[in-house]
Parts: sequence; structure tokens; C-alpha cells
Amino acid sequence: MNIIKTGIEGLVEIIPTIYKDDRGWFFELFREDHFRNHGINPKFIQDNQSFSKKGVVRGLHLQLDPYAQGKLVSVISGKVLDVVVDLRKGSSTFGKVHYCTLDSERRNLLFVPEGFAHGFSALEDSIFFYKCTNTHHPGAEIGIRWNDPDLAIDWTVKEPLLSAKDKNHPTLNELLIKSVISRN
Ligand SMILES: Cc1cn([C@H]2C[C@H](O)[C@@H](COP(=O)(O)OP(=O)(O)O[C@H]3O[C@@H](C)C(=O)[C@@H](O)[C@H]3O)O2)c(=O)[nH]c1=O
Repeated sequence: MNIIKTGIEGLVEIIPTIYKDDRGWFFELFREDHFRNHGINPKFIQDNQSFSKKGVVRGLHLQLDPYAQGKLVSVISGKVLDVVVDLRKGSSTFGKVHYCTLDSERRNLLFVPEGFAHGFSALEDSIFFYKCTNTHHPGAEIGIRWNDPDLAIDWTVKEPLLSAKDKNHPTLNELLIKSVISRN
């Protein structure tokens, strides 16, 4: 397992070692001790799976404190473009967007710390799997508009299929003005 730093503190990509033999293959999806060696100590308490048809965009989502969720995200089948935005109060990379393609050949994973908005676009029909450090609290959930002009995220899909909820989120700037999110 190779844990690679991104340009954003605490956000790491994990490249597992895949052991192949005549029966098939094996890999370690999560190792607490390996994460700890990199100064990351997530305590996962919920696992989720979703299936998305090619062209679906889910996001951008986050839960506010005290229900913030760190997420270890991956795909079981298919390929997605995973997108995160650092919205941690006081972060030197506040507002920075990070892209990571997750695919079921490399079986790479992204660990997204608490305080990031998260979303993905399905580049193929994909089963998405993620571990969370907090349980689902709908009352603490907020969303940011997928096509926020300031974030200008390139989801690489032409006409995304979105949930009704995801079509109507405010922009990051609107959330900053209302102090739902603060930079400092
Ligand atoms: C996220 C979630 C949803 N649900 C229910 C609520 C709803 O009826 C149905 C679908 O929910 P959503 O439309 O919010 O699902 P989805 O759009 O897949 O939401 C997810 O998107 C990605 C990008 C994330 O980062 C996740 O944290 C989560 O917000 O599932 C749960 O029961 N538990 C959960 O943990």
C-alpha cells in the first residue's frame, strides 16, 4: 500500500498492492496502522455503496460540525472522477479543488478528511464504495452547486444526470455570505 500526499494537507491517495494469482486477486483496502504512520487516524463508523450510471454527477456534499465526515472513497467497478473542495476553516488551501480519477483496475482510493465538500462524476457505470468517520445526519447535510461558477469544476461529462436536490444547491459564495461556511 502506497500512501501518496496530494498538495492538500491530510488529503491522500492510496495505491494498494494487488496480489494476483491463478484464483484471482487480493488487496488490502484499509490498514489503520499504515494510515497512523502517515499521521492520519480515521475512525470509520459507517460504510456506504452507491451505483451510478455513466454521466451521473453526485455532489457536492458535506456534513457540518459536529457531524463532519471523513471519507475513504473508492470504486468497486467502473471509473469515476472524484472531486473534493477544501472547506476547512483556517486552511491555507481553503477553496482549493482536487481531482482524482478512481478506477477498478488500479483500485486506488482517496482519503478525504472532515471539512471537505465531496462529489464525483461517473465516467462509466460505477459502483462507489466509501467508509465514513461519522454517521448520516440529514439535518447537518449541506450541498454546493455542482456548476458553481467560482469553483468552475470540470466534471468531464456533457449533460450530467443529477438528483433534484443536487440541481438546487447554493454556490459556495452564497454559503460564505450566510456564514454557513467560514474561511477563518
Ligand atoms: C448519504 C446517505 C443517504 N441515505 C439515503 C437518503 C436518500 O433517501 C438516499 C439517497 O441519498 P443522496 O441522494 O443524498 O445520496 P448521494 O447523492 O449518493 O449522497 C452521497 O453523495 C456523495 C457525493 C457523498 O459525498 C456522500 O457523503 C453522500 O452525500 O439515501 C442514507 O440513508 N444514508 C446515507 O448515509
